[in-house]
Amino acid sequence: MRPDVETDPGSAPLEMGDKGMMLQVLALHVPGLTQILAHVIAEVRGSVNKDINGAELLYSLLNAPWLQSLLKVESILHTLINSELKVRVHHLLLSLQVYEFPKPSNEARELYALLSHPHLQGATIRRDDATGEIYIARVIHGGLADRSGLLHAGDRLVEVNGQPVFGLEPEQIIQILAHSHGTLMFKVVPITDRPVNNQTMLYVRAMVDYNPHVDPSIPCADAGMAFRKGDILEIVDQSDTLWWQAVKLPSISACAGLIPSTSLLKRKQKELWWSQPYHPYTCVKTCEYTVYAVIVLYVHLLNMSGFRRSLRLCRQRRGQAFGTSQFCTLRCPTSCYSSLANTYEEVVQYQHHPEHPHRLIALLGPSGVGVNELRRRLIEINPKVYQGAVPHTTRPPKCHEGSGREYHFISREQFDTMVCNHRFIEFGELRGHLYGTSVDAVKDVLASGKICVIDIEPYALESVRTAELRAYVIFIKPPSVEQMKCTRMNSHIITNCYTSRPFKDEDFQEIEDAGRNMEQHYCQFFDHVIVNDGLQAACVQLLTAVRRAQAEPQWVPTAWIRPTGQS
Ligand SMILES: Nc1ncnc2c1ncn2[C@@H]1O[C@H](COP(=O)(O)OP(=O)(O)OP(=O)(O)O)[C@@H](O)[C@H]1O
Repeated sequence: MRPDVETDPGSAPLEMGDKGMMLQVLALHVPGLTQILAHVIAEVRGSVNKDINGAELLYSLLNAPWLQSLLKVESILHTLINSELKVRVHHLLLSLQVYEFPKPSNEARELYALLSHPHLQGATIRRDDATGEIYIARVIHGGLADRSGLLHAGDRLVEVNGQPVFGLEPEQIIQILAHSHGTLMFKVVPITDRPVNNQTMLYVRAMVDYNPHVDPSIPCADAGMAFRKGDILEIVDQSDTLWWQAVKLPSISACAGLIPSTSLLKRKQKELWWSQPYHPYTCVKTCEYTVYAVIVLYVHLLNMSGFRRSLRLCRQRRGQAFGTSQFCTLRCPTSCYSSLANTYEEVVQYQHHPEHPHRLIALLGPSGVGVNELRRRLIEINPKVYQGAVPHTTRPPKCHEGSGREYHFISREQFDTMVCNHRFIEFGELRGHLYGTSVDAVKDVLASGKICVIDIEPYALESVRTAELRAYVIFIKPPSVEQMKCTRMNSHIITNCYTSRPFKDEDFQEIEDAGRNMEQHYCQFFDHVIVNDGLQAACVQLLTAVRRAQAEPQWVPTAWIRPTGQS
């Protein structure tokens, strides 16, 4: 909080030019000095006029630029000292918050105290309130303390530089450390039963964002590690049920950071959920027949050259439905909703075996960004290697269409049965006919030894990220609106009325917004991102990514390789 006398020097009236500024700055620290100095200067100015000996010199001294500069420096220093104090008060408050939540079982308090100290980097201490003893709470994996091998969680700290620490507050121990120079001497009583670390390495993909600096429950924010959705984390220590230690991969630091454990993160999610205002929604596990009506499928016009028709949702309906629970109803009970509620997804490095079917390539992007254009071009490059999946439909075949070529033509009853058996990755209704891309159609392509390339809507992610299809998900990201205006000058957008027209500015804005939305909600599922700026360059990137997906090791869910129940 600022003192009452403080004024904003920048907004102060400068009737006296720079001298006015000088007086305002001084007023920050000493009330009334402004008036005194103004009075002195006025007096001196009067003396100058009266030609009193030395007055001119004094006047010029008081107005000298170096004096004003010094005053400014002093003012800045004063502000810095203030902010330093604020930081300390803030740290103290943070420390106090630690005592509130989560409440440690043994009423002990933990404070991250030693990380910043070069001699003991990477350890935290806690005070047992019942006994007043100070213990090493945890040793941060890969930190200096850990590498020294001298300190272990549970060791009792007796003295620091000959000063007994028994009964001291953690803050007081910080002060001892802060004021120590040179060699630091710790007297420690080692823990008798040192826990054996027999934990296996665990790798996870973060399904949520986490920022320790806005989490009041973390024992120490500075020891925490921030992560974003999709980051791969190596969990190096799970000995604490609430706070794990992890390293973000690829690792730039050997030192681990604290992250909430799965159970703690789930608890936080639940608390957050309960704190949200109630929104009645329709994500109930209704029979999937009832959801046909919510989707209108959009059959592409881009398959004139014999490519498989892709099923994209109608542009207008998609805008409304995206990110809402309507999508969730589609794939219940294995809807995207369950994945979104996850905290961490256990992953392993997977290298595609040449004798196994290829990984499915699933392209995802906002409508109009160019998902189908890229898919079409990729297949065109080498139709012997890349192929789409043949969709199913209940509409009657046209005279030039053959079953299993353009579509699998099936009855409505057959279609319904497939829906009930979860055989569709995506399905919907257009003008009274049902259309869908089935898992089997994808598997047929994969079984033929080709790489299957499909485009999907976000709700279908759950259906393709399976041990069966092992989808490699590529997000086709829109460039900026300005870039799209340049690159799409001669392109046409296909509307839901089977017509195409030149792009309008609002189309670009819509694509950009939808892309941002999609990325925000689903980026944790993206294996690769391609910005579709120049078509040629995007195509090359797609080709490279698709090859890399098959040829290089990738992080995939452990469940794909080691189904639940196996270890
Ligand atoms: N990088 C690009 N530069 C210029 N034109 C592009 C580019 N990418 C796509 N286009 C054009 O934009 C139009 C829309 O592309 P496309 O049909 O592939 O979109 P989409 O993402 O599949 O969306 P929808 O399914 O709604 O059609 C097409 O005319 C396509 O040729």
